[in-house]
Amino acid sequence: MFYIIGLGLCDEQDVTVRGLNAIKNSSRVYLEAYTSILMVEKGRLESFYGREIILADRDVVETQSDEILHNADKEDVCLLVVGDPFGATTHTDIILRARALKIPTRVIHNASIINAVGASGLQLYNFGQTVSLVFFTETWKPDSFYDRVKENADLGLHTLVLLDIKVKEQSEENLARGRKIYEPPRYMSIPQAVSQLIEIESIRQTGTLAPESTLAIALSRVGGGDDNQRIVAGTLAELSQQPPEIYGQPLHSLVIVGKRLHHLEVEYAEDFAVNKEKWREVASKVYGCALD
Ligand SMILES: C[S@@+](CC[C@H](N)C(=O)[O-])C[C@H]1O[C@@H](n2cnc3c(N)ncnc32)[C@H](O)[C@@H]1O
Repeated sequence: MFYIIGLGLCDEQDVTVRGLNAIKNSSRVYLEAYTSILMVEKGRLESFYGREIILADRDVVETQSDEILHNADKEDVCLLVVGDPFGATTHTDIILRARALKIPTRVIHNASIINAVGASGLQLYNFGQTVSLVFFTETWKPDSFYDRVKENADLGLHTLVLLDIKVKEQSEENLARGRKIYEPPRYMSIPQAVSQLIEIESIRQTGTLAPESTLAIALSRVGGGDDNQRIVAGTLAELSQQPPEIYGQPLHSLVIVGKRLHHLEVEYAEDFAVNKEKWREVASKVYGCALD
């Protein structure tokens, strides 16, 4: 059997009982290590799961899946995915390849950033399309995602913005020379994400986002518990002005708040606001939310 198992969002203890049993019974355990990360080292997972873990980068999962699927029709093999296997990034390709090889498959689900974003107080029903924001370079600023931000905003819906992660990157020189030397991992920060969004708005001039009057919520290490998880709410301008330590270590996500905002959402998230008065003022005057 080929298992694909969601690990949840925080550390080794977030695995489900069903997932843990499948891991313990597997002869090989791969960890997909490029679309998301857990907040703990691989060694901690290995001692908790009682299995050696093989790190599987994008190349292995996407182009060399034969190695992962080898013998999976005769023994149990599993691929671990941080969050849920179908959360944001879908791992349907490898399942389709397993099916084509007549290997039985099973998915074991877990929490995903896609639903844990409810920790902000914003209601999942009021979210539109999720978008991913990639690091801009001097010459490459892909902005097609912004159409979806605008579509959501036009419908009054919130947008979950997932921030770029770069792991196992090679410099152009090392790539050209075929040297397997990798750059340190990079994780997009909240101020960087806000600045890229504002940059696109200033180029496109759609009126979708305004630094002083668009509300947003930054979420850091969701699922990490009270001492680790961090949620910060404010206008885009306020979020971009916070010092980096406010957000702390990765992973980070950002929600752009839509205009169809319920007063309970405002009241719940007020607790996370950089400036509570300003939060309520913008929610009431700009978003038209009826507050007490
Ligand atoms: C491509 S998604 C992978 C989603 C994963 N499979 C899941 O179901 O959660 C990775 C992005 O989700 C966001 N993310 C994932 N876990 C997070 C967490 N615990 N707290 C905040 N953001 C998170 C970050 O923006 C990160 O770059």
